Amino acid sequence: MIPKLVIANWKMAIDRDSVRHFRNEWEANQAFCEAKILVAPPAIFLSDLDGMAGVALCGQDVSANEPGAHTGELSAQMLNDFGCSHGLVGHSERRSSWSESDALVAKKALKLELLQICPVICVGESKADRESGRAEEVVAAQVLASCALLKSAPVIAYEPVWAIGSGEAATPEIAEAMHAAIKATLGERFGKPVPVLYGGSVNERNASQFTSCDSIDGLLVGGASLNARTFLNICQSVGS
Ligand SMILES: O=C(CO)COP(=O)(O)O
Repeated sequence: MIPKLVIANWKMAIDRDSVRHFRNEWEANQAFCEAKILVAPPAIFLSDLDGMAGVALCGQDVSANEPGAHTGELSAQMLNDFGCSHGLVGHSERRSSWSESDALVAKKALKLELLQICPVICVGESKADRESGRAEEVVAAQVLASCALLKSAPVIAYEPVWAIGSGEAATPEIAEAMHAAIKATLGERFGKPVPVLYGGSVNERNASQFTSCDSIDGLLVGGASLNARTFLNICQSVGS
């Protein structure tokens, strides 16, 4: 059985002292857990977590450009240099703040794939989509367009936009239905099932409700991952 995957997305919500505190707390309390664990720090702190016990590194975004004169961008080669095994692309905060199209997300995912970094493609519907009954249609279109250039299976992270940072997580029933729809949309395109994570107001109280569902292959955690003990509790609830 493939271990469930749990990713900590620290966004731009942490400073160097907090990274060091997290690392000390994590390594002092890290106990066995069944999940595969990734941490996605702001790029500037990737080196602070190099070799941290029990976790692998994940990028938060990547440039669709080749290395060169692109000020402020982060190339797939740089993530590779830091040993990132995965990279987030298409997070809703980037789709909205930077008007990232599915076509741009697809190009970013390909940049990662070409360096054997597994793309974690973020998709999710707005409150308006959900209330108008279009959630599955909107997310299916995002999935197909964002995966259009890939030859190998990515990871998909289903994060309903209305659940991110709101404290209002989707119900496990909604998450299961969307995960099943995403897997049906991709079918046998990559020759094997694509892991689908849930994200959106995950915390140590609700985590196991999601990971106990067969169609939910792990979690993408924002705010609750900034504290080492909370995040460790979430990781240890997986598979239980
Ligand atoms: O955006 C998210 C993870 O990528 C979810 O954030 P929260 O867990 O803070 O809702």
